[in-house]
Amino acid sequence: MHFRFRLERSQNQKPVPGDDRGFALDADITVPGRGVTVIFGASGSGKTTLLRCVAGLEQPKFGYVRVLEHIWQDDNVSLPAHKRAIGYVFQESSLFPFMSAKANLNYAIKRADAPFNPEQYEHLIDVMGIRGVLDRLPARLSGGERQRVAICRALLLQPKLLLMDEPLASLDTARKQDILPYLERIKSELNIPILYVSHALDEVARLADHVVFLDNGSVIAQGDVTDVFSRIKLPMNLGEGAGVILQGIVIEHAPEWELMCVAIGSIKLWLKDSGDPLQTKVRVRVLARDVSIAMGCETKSSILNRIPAEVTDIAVDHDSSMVLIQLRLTTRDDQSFDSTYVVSRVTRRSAHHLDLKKGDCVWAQVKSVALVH
Ligand SMILES: Nc1ncnc2c1ncn2[C@@H]1O[C@H](COP(=O)(O)OP(=O)(O)OP(=O)(O)O)[C@@H](O)[C@H]1O
Repeated sequence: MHFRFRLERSQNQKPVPGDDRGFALDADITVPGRGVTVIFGASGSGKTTLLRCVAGLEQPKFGYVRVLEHIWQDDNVSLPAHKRAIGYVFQESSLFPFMSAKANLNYAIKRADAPFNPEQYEHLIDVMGIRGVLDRLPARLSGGERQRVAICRALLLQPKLLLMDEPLASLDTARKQDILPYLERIKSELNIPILYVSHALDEVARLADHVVFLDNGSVIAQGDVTDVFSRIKLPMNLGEGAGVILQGIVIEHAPEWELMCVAIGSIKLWLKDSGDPLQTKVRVRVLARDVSIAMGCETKSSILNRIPAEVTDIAVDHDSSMVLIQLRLTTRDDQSFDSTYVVSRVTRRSAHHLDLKKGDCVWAQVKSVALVH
């Protein structure tokens, strides 16, 4: 998929009186037409504006939209919003309040371009886990249920692309955790690309296959989630959230220690046992603050994961007392370099003390690995 937009908002269009900054969106984004692409950025960076451009709800000065093989906008054509095959899910569910959940779904079925597919309907209701609430009015649904019905409604339009604008923002932490597995099921069971706006790193870690970082209307990084989070010179301050997101498979359980081993390529990481069976695909997040560096591995240590690594890059953090160090992990067996990276965040003083330089061979000590999927 390819999106390119240039849009300018003058000062007098600002919705907030007294806010005298203009806003310009200048974005050129190419992402695969599958999986979840998370548009990540601070408040006001232009995430919603970008989605609205894709949906045809904004009139940019320049716009190009290609979704799979369909051109929705270029120099010659600009399909109106209702002709773009999208499903749109907003922060607050936009269900019709006077209609039951089921009637809301039926409304989408009538509006869909493609013929009604009863099997798909039943499947979607199961995927979203809403069979038991279909007769209720939206006011009698929980926030999470309302959003699940809204997502189901968007999917019943049989869109080519699903746009989700912070769909969990109005839910509390517990409800968010309830709904995330449903989003994962959409991802794994339905073959539909999703553009997902978020400013929450935990959602990115859990859902994103690709990420686009927006800052003040500009794209400052884009690409595969593992690749982008292993970069240490991002102009965006991720603070305590800096760290990598890795994908691996469960290869061993150590029940006596309640631990399991996850293989990421040829790298093995031990973490708390989640009970997932062998060969399950999992995602793990290794935060930079949980990775320290040692020059040798002679001394005994409480650290579970100590992996030989090469220093591949060093950058001063946004907090200038700290540095970020990119480490390429090597396998224990043959010491050959693997393409798995982690990031370590240590004080500038420690880096100076260890005299760290690019190319140094060190030990990455990973104190904690979190399972996110
Ligand atoms: N309807 C509008 N008219 C004029 N300016 C707008 C309008 N909506 C948003 N803006 C401005 O455009 C800029 C980008 O806003 P946008 O809503 O796209 O950001 P965002 O990244 O989605 O923010 P948030 O995370 O807070 O929702 C901001 O400066 C905002 O004030």
